[in-house]
Amino acid sequence: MFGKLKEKLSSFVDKVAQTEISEKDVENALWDLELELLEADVALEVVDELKEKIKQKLVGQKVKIGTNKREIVEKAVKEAVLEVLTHERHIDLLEMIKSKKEKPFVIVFVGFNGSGKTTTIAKLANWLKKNGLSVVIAASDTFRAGAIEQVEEHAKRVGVKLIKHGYKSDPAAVAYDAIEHAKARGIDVVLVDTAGRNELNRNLMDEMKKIVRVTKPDLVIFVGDALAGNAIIEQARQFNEAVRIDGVILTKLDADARGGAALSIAHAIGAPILFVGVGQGYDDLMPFDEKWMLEKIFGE
Ligand SMILES: Nc1nc2c(ncn2[C@@H]2O[C@H](COP(=O)(O)OP(=O)(O)OP(=O)(O)O)[C@@H](O)[C@H]2O)c(=O)[nH]1
Repeated sequence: MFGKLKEKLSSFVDKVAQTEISEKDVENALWDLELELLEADVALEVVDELKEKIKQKLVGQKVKIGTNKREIVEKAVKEAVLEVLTHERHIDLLEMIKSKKEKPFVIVFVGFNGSGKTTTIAKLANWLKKNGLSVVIAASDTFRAGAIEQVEEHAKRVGVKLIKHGYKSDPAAVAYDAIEHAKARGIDVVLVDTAGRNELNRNLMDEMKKIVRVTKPDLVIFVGDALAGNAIIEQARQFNEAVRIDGVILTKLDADARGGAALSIAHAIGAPILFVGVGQGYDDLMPFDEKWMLEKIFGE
C-alpha cells in the first residue's frame, strides 16, 4: 500500500542527495588543467582533444553529495589520457619480423641530429638479439664526421655485423649492400642508421628519400628526443611529409620530467610509439607501455 509513496520519497531523497556535474564546473577545472598540460609540453591540439574527452566523461554525471568529486575528476582525466596514449595501430615488432616471408626485415631510422638515433639502433640490435633474431647494421650516415666509427663501436659492443663504406659515399648504396649481405646469410633484420637532418637541409632530406626508395623498408622509425618537448612534434611532421613514418621511438625519457612529448607525438603524426629510451646503457630500451607512461605522468 505504501509502496508507491516509498518509491517516490526515496527517489526524492536521491535527487536531493546528489548533484549533477555541470559544464561550468568542468570548464573551471579544465582551465587550470589546460595551463598545466601546455606547460608540460603537450601540443595544443592534444590538449583540446583531452579537454573534450574529459568533458564528455564528466558533464551530466550524477554524484552523491559527500562523495569526493576530486577522485571522480581524476579518474576521468586518467581515462582520457590513457585513450590519447593508446594508438589505434599497435605494432608488435617481433611478430611483424617473424611473419615476414622473405628475409630480411628492413628498418630505416630517421631523426634530427643528436636525437639518440645511433644509440637507439644499438639498443634495438641488442634487444632483437636477445629475442633470438640476427641483425646487421648499415652505416648509412656517411655525412657526419665520426659517425661511422661511432656506429662501428656500438655494433662491436653489442656483437652485430656492420656494413660500411667510406665518408661521402652514397648512403643508399650502403643500405643496399647491407640488405644483400643479410639476404646471402639469412640474417633476420637490417637496421639502417641515417644522418641526422632537418627540413632546412634539402639535400639531406632528398638523400633520405632516396634511401627509403632504394631499401623499401618494412618500417621507417622516427627517433625523437623527448627533451626537445613540443619541438619534436614539428620535427616528426617534417619527416612524415618527406617519408611516411610508421613508428616512433622516444629517447631520453629518463631525463624528461614532463612527458608531454610522449602524450602528443603519436597523436600528432598518426604513428604509434614502439619503444622508449630510458638511459644510456644498451638495456635501457623499453617497449612502450601506455599504463607505464600514465604512471609516469601522474606518478607523484
Ligand atoms: N639519458 C639518455 N641518453 C640517451 C638516450 N638515448 C641516447 N642518449 C644519449 O644521447 C646522445 C646522442 O646520441 P646519439 O646516438 O649519438 O645521437 P644520434 O641521433 O645518432 O646523433 P647524430 O648522429 O648526430 O644524428 C648520446 O650521448 C647518447 O648516450 C636515452 O634514452 N637516455
